[in-house]
Amino acid sequence: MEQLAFQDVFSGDLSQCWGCGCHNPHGLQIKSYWAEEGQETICTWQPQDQHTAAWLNVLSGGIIASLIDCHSVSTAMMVALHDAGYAWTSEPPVIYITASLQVTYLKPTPMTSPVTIRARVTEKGKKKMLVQSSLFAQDELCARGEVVAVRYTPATQ
Ligand SMILES: CCCCCCCC/C=C\CCCCCCCC(=O)SCCNC(=O)CCNC(=O)[C@H](O)C(C)(C)COP(=O)(O)OP(=O)(O)OC[C@H]1O[C@@H](n2cnc3c(N)ncnc32)[C@H](O)[C@@H]1OP(=O)(O)O
Repeated sequence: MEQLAFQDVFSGDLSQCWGCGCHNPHGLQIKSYWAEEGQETICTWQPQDQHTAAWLNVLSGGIIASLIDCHSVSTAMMVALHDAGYAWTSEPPVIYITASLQVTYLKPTPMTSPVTIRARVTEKGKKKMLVQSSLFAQDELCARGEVVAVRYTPATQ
């Protein structure tokens, strides 16, 4: 049986996110999984021609930022759910959003093979988490990310 990705269970608004919503047909539809339960996550994603940064075999920096953003915030949410002992459900009781996103582009990222992002939460506060990530292509480290994800309470709640 195929493994379920974090994003596969989100429904409603969460499933419409441009970077990771499984029901947004125009989006990147990334898929994140545990590499090590509760600790490290992994996302593998194949660029398409339209994601180019002008040079045909160089991935757009904006797309790289979106991949890191969505994989990192999904990681923060899943770590928070894991730590609190919540079941993994379609309407998670804990939502995190991006407060800040920093990307360091180390080398051009080729598009001919999948990119892989590994992330882990390196600092946990009451309302925020720091998520650090590394993006690899063809086994080379091409970018690093740092995301501050903050627990979000919709005004309607
Ligand atoms: C309204 C948006 C709704 C979107 C819902 C999306 C849900 C998706 C969820 C799941 C799907 C999977 C994943 C998706 C991935 C994609 C996610 C995105 O692209 S989200 C869109 C882009 N981000 C925004 O539009 C945020 C706009 N900013 C805000 O709403 C606020 O500024 C917010 C919530 C980030 C913080 O405001 P406060 O009032 O709730 O929080 P305070 O109490 O001020 O801070 C809490 C802690 O966070 C730190 N903090 C806040 N902002 C920080 C920053 N920029 N850098 C560092 N720390 C920050 C503070 O210092 C504080 O830390 P101390 O607890 O005291 O240690």
